[in-house]
Amino acid sequence: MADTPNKNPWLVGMHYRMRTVAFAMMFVASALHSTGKSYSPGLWSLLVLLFLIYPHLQYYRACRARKPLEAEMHNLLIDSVLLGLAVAALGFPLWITFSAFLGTISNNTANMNWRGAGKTLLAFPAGALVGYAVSGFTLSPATGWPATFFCIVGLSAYLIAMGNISFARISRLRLTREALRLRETELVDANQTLHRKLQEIDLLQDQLREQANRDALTGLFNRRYLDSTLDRELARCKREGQPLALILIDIDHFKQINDTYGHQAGDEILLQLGMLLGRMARSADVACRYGGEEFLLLMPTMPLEVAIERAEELRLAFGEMIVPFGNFRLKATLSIGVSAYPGHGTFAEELIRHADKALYRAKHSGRNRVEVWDPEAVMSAAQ
Ligand SMILES: Nc1nc2c(ncn2[C@@H]2O[C@H](COP(=O)(O)OP(=O)(O)OP(=O)(O)O)[C@@H](O)[C@H]2O)c(=O)[nH]1
Repeated sequence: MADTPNKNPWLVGMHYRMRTVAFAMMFVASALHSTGKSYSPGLWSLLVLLFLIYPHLQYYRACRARKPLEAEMHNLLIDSVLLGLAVAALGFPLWITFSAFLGTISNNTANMNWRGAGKTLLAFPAGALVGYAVSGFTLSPATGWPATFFCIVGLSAYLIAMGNISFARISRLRLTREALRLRETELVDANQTLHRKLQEIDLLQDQLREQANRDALTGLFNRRYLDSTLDRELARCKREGQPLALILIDIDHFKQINDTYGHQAGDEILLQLGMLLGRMARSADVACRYGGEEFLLLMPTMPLEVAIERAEELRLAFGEMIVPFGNFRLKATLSIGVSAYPGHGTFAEELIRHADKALYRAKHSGRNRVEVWDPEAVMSAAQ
């Protein structure tokens, strides 16, 4: 038994102990029954082999099997066959036969349900038939009182032990089931917590993504977002045969405002311009802070003429705006450059460059005005 691995189910070990004790008791009962009879050496050998050696062989077999539990169920039926064979070889002594039959059928029923009982009813008589044939059809049911007494005590002890083991198994099962239920509840709780955390992470990721695309001061989109959006919007307008306009906005003499009233005053003006742009932009427009005091309004599907009108409206609205700051009432003006697809370029970078050139012209033509990209005007300015 050196290689009996620990992986063997508890049931196999328990059966081994029960079988070893029960079969040893059967041997004692047979020996007590032998008083006054002359058992042949062959019969003694059979009894020794069956009741003292066989249980260890069965355990070895179950331990070596690929499926020990399945092998053990077969062992139980082999027990029935061999017990039938043994009692037949002894001539069916009544109490020994009764003990052997009741022991094996109750054991098989406990392990295999009614099917176990049914199989025993076939296996035990089958073994008995073989034993009866081999031993020469002897029949001596009378059992002496020592063997009878031993059988009654032994069978009772065996059945009590079985009841006790069943109780232990049921208790163990109940405990396991309760532990499992507890673990299941814990798992459900953990799963819900995890689900909540994942939702929080999703939300935080959305917020982070949003923050990464926004300017902290004005809340408008930032240049990073514009870079990723402009190409996409332009491609969409090209696909759909729609125009697209850009207006680039710069606050005039902003440095002067900063220098005169302080950086915070400049920030307040930037904030107010951001809010004005937000109010004037359509839902399809993308209003963004393009640089320090530069803003850009991307207007998909907007023709150049309308974009110029919108730029003019914006310039006027901002020019009329009074920004209170402490005791001061600040005012500023805007210079705006406009470019549009398809007339002023087919690439995003080209359109921005041309809007910037138009803005440059607005600055150099006296500021507080809207200028549209005009290649000829640029050329003549260059000459
Ligand atoms: N308050 C404030 N000022 C900023 C911010 N970003 C850039 N600026 C300032 O904006 C000013 C831009 O000045 P310039 O580029 O010389 O332009 P300008 O004074 O507006 O003159 P023109 O554009 O030629 O009319 C600089 O003084 C920057 O320090 C900001 O976030 N807040």
